[in-house]
This record gives sequence, structure tokens and C-alpha cells, in this order.
Amino acid sequence: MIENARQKLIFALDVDQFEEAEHFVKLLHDKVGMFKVGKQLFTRCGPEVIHMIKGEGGDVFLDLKYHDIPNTVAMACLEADRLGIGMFNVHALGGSEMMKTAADAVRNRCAAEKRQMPLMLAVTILTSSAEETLREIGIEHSVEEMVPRLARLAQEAGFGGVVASPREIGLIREACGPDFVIVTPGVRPATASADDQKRVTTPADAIASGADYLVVGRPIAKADDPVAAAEAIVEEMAQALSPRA
Ligand SMILES: O=c1ccn([C@@H]2O[C@H](COP(=O)(O)O)[C@@H](O)[C@H]2O)c(=O)[nH]1
Repeated sequence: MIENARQKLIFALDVDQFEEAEHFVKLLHDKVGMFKVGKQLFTRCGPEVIHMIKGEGGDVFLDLKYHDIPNTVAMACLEADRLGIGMFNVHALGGSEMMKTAADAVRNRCAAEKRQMPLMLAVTILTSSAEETLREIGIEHSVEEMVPRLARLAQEAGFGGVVASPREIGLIREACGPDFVIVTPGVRPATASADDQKRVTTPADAIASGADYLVVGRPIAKADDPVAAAEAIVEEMAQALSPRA
């Protein structure tokens, strides 16, 4: 159960130095299932950091949330695929044409090369957004309406899953079924600060709700003992997985 839980934990490598990223990868490679490289680290270090993680035996979720015209996103996704990573994402707010063009491009290349597609994810509504954020940008629908709607669009476009708050897992499962992958940031142990996250749950609640993967950054990176923090989260996840076994 512990190993199953560990494979579901993705550590967000939100640092700005290659050496710091390398330090965390060496420290946590047998404590977490995957490393997430986001805009900060990738902008600073580029593909070299991906090669370092893979060289240490780690798998990578490249979290660049592509959102642009369809051709540009499709070409960026082909480059992400070239890195040989486990998962990467686009922003679902780019719409169906953008997502379908991207998914088709990657699927066609993988088919031509006779290999498995990486997991393509679409970000629904950021976990740092609240209802007011949607109103502010002119979206009159609620988060609970928008998230399953965007998840359906992503699924119809050929994506394998979404990034969403664990609070919306039930709605996504209803809209997209049991096999659609749900990756959830916005996860906080009960005693941790929410930071800028608005729609959060504990690791146990995220697992109990049916999350496939949990993304956790600051509660581990900023802890006095990151290894102990990661182990405590995995233990909490394992406890929540037990009744499902
Ligand atoms: O909706 C989203 C999409 C992506 N993220 C990313 O996940 C991590 C969360 O880090 P914490 O320190 O655990 O808050 C971060 O890299 C975000 O860019 C997200 O939080 N919400």
C-alpha cells in the first residue's frame, strides 16, 4: 500500500537553481513517484533539468500549461513528447480545436514511431482560482460547472486526463468515467499553510475522493525535513487507500 501511495505522489520541483533541483531529486527519488517541472525551473534550466531527472531514474511531469493558437500548442507538445517524459499538459481554456490539434499531432507521431503516447493532461480551472476569479475574467458559470465541462472537452479532444482540484473529482468522474486520469494539486496536510491555493483538501481526502495523482510542492520543499514531510504524506495517502484494497 505504501508503494502504491508513493507512486501517486508527484513532487513539484519549484526551484530556480539546477543544483537545488538535483539536490531534491537525489533526496526524494525513492520517496515520491514523479517530479513535476514547471515554468520557473524549465525557464531557468531548460531540457537539461529533464535529462538530469531521467538520469537519476525519475519520471517527469512537464507542467508548462501550453495555451496558444492550435498550431503553436501542437508544435510545443511535439517538443514536449520528444523529451521522453511521462506527462505534460496544456490549458483547457484554449478550447477544443487547440486540444484536438495537439492530441492528434502527438498521437500520429507516436503511432508512426510505434510507441506509447505520453499522458496528455488539460488544466481545468487553476486550484488558486475561486468563484470571484471566474467573475473577474467574465466567466459567469461556477467552478463546479466549468471543471467537468472542460474535462469533457479534453476527453473528447483525445486527452488522457485533467489537472483539477481534488474537490471536483466526483464531478469529473461523473462527466468522464473511471478511467480518465485526475491529477490534483491544491493538496495540503491538515497543519500546512494553504499558501496561494484556494480549493484545497488533505492528501487523505484527495485519495478518498479518487485522485490518481497528488501534486505537492511547498509542504515538502519548505519543511524542515523534506524527507519526513514526503513520508508523512505518503503514509496518510496509504491509510486512505487501505479501505479501497
Ligand atoms: O491548478 C493548478 C495547476 C498546477 N499547479 C501547480 O502545482 C504545484 C503546487 O505547488 P504547491 O506548492 O503544493 O502549492 C505548483 O507547481 C503549481 O504551479 C497548481 O497548483 N494548481
